[in-house]
Amino acid sequence: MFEKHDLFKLVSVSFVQQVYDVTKFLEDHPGGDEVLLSATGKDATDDFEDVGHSDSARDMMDQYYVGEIDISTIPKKTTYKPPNQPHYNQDKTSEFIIKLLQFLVPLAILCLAVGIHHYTKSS
Ligand code: HEM
Repeated sequence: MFEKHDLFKLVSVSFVQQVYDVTKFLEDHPGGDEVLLSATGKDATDDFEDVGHSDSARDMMDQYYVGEIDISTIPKKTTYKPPNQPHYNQDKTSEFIIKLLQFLVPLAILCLAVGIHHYTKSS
């Protein structure tokens, strides 16, 4: 039988890695939740080994074991693509006409008022 330590080496050759769901362990992890969160979604073998976890820590891992994953199937980099948004009011013509009317209508009213005033005054 391989020890867990050896298993990590073996799996890195075959591109198969063990997956651990540490969600329920976040609050109880003696090293804190931040280190765990920073190690999620990726190969955390080096992070785990660098700390020099004790044998009891390695035994605890079994509780959080989920299964195996072939890391060659995981895309190297995921880029965020925003969902296709419908392009509202692509035709700018109506927008332009509204702006023109907003300017012309008050001008026409003003001209009309001045005209009426002028006409009534002179007559
Ligand atoms: C299921 C996975 C993990 C388990 C069960 C676990 C368990 C433990 C335990 C029991 C300790 C107390 C010290 C010991 O007994 O060795 C510990 C400490 C620690 N762990 Fe983890 N750990 C896990 C994953 C990780 C990962 C992935 C990291 C790094 C990203 C990490 C970083 C640390 C750190 C920094 C400490 C504190 C060491 C110290 O203060 O001496 N652990 N962990």
